[in-house]
Amino acid sequence: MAYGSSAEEQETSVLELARDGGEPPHSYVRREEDRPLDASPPASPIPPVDLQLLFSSGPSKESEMEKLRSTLDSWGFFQAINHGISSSLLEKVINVGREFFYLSKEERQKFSKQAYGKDEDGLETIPQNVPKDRILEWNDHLYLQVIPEHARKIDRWPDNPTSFRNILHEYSMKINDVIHLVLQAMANLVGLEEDYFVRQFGNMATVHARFNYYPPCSRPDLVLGLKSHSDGSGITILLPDPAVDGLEVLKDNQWVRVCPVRHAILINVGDQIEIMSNGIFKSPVHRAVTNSERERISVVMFLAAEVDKEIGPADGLVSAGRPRLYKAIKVKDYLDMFLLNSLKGKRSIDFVRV
Ligand SMILES: O=C(O)CCC(=O)C(=O)O
Ligand SMILES: [Fe+2]
Repeated sequence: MAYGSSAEEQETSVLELARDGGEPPHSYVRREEDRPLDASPPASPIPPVDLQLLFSSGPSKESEMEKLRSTLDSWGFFQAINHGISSSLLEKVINVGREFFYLSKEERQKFSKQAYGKDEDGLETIPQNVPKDRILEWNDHLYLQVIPEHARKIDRWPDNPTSFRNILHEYSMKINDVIHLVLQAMANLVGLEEDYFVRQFGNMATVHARFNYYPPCSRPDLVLGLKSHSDGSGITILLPDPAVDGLEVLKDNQWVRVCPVRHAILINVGDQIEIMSNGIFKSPVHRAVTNSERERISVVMFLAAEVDKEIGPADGLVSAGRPRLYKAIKVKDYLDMFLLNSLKGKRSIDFVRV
């Protein structure tokens, strides 16, 4: 079935396109070289890392730290277990996200960011003001700042389902604790003072939540839920759909499907930590694929440093043997550049290399 003009498409969310069930419109079809592979890439387990053990003592701590080091080295991702967030809260977060996308179009559109500026919070269905030749992604998403608390635009947070705001608040607070632990563990790994990264991100570090909703697609071989990218964040905490896989990581130049452990949360290095660590931690390239049968949800939290701060490689990680790999840059400038480069399918980290 054919879809209307691009003007009509601009008013239709991916969710509604999917309900029509036809072939995806031309504007979603990827170039041949970017399409998902026919054969499923090998599913490979990313080792789970026990967050509490990282802060214990003795040999179990050492071996867990070693596991974190080698997992980040080979994947840029790890799966955190024993993270202190109850499985019932994790389920609630996924469920309220799903229920929001199940609302009627009119209800959902109340939280649309369309009426606001480009980096305002809210629901994004079809991106506005994008170049005509840009290939679109098979997702609708809701983007909300959650930290610092006083910066929240609470009127953009859905009040339907009624528990949405409370659950997102509770989850954000828990994620903030996890972020601190992970930043401390990563500083320990590279021999920096334990609070080095926490201080670099600053008291006014931000966290944004992104609820990704990927409807089923009749031609998953032609589209991507999210195209290949690395995150412009410091670190990213990804809560995957417990029932449907779809995240792929580019590992040794091959796309590998990630199969999450139940109730684990996935954590990945973002560009800002790659810069601060002078490239010891690498921000992995990843994407999301769709499937023809089932919808998929993910709830992602992006930590970023205070916007007015300048970030650059830690002095302690620059030496004669390990020269400075990245220029210093203001966080705000990095994030602005990130938005523009993402539209062009380019990686921003490539623009700050020395
Ligand atoms: O849905 C996923 O698994 C990936 C999400 C992601 O990479 C993102 O939102 O940046
Ligand atoms: Fe991502």
